[in-house]
Amino acid sequence: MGTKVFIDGHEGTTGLRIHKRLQARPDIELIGIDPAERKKTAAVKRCMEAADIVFLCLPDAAAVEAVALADGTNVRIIDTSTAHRSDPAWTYGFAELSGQQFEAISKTKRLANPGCHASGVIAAVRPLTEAGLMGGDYPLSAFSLTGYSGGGKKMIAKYESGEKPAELSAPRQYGLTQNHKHLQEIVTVCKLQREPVFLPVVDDYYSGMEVAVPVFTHLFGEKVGLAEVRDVLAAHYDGSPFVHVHAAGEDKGGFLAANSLSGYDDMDIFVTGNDERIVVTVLFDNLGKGASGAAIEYMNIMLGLDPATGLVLHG
Ligand SMILES: NC(=O)C1=CN([C@@H]2O[C@H](COP(=O)(O)OP(=O)(O)OC[C@H]3O[C@@H](n4cnc5c(N)ncnc54)[C@H](OP(=O)(O)O)[C@@H]3O)[C@@H](O)[C@H]2O)C=CC1
Ligand SMILES: CC(=O)N[C@@H](CCC(=O)OP(=O)(O)O)C(=O)O
Repeated sequence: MGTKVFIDGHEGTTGLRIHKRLQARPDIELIGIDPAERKKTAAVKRCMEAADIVFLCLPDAAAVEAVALADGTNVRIIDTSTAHRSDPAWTYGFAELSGQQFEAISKTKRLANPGCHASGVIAAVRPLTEAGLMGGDYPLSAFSLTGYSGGGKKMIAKYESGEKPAELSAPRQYGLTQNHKHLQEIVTVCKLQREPVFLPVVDDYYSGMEVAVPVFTHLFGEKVGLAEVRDVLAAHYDGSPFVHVHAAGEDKGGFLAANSLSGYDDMDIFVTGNDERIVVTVLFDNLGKGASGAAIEYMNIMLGLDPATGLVLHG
């Protein structure tokens, strides 16, 4: 008998990708819900009670309500929303942080999946703070490009409508008040003393992210250059099936494209620049390692399986 999985919000962008990846797996039994009942408390509760694992692919408020329905059950919840990422009662995803994090994910019943932009910043920064190169007081900034599927069904509909206004054909900066919802998890997980300056940009392509973190090496605690920074990142992710740190010159003829991992569940890191000024660039899919792919990776870890089971990796 397979693991019983219920995807609450399976008709949304994140839920659909999880469904697509899981429906092909003989070890997983997907619990269906009548489309007319999918927002009805009693029906959702019944599905949760029948499940071993529940993915929440809902807006924040709906995710909080859904968690309350699981009270008194033994179900394990993976929440893709922002609602529980800073809740100490929940385990934060991103298994690649450390062996300890992997272990915590394997045991938890309440897992908060990382935010898509946050996944890129954390992948670039956390190994540098952990190695003592970047102090907690480092004046961090990050630039993050995302495809429009990052905004869910409503944003997809706007970008794909025949009457698209002209500005949707250009990159659009947002988060203009410096209050983006991913800042808190970035500060906590990267062990920073203050929030970074964060520049998210949504552009006219379906999916894929390019998170670029500028680094001044003269602000580091010790004298290091480009090669050492790359070595720290490469050592941190050594052996990971999901995070690949590229060697010098492995970019595409001097370009890095934000949609290059669209459709894949893993992540590429490039370290470019010179010994004084470096950019750590992280490429992945907002629906892959930024959401649905990561959520399935953590389910696999919970089930004691190879973390890459059923996922699509390019590297
Ligand atoms: N898109 C992305 O790249 C990423 C998304 N996320 C997170 O994933 C979650 C889902 O986002 P996304 O898939 O993009 O959003 P979508 O808007 O595409 O999908 C959300 C789905 O939830 C459904 N829904 C809303 N309220 C309820 C409810 N009370 N009960 C049951 N279903 C409900 C919606 O129904 P209806 O179809 O009727 O609108 C919709 O199908 C969000 O919390 C988001 O922050 C995280 C990382 C990346
Ligand atoms: C283009 C766009 O709007 N993207 C969303 C990020 C996707 C998302 O819903 O964020 P979580 O990863 O926190 O769930 C945003 O920046 O708010």
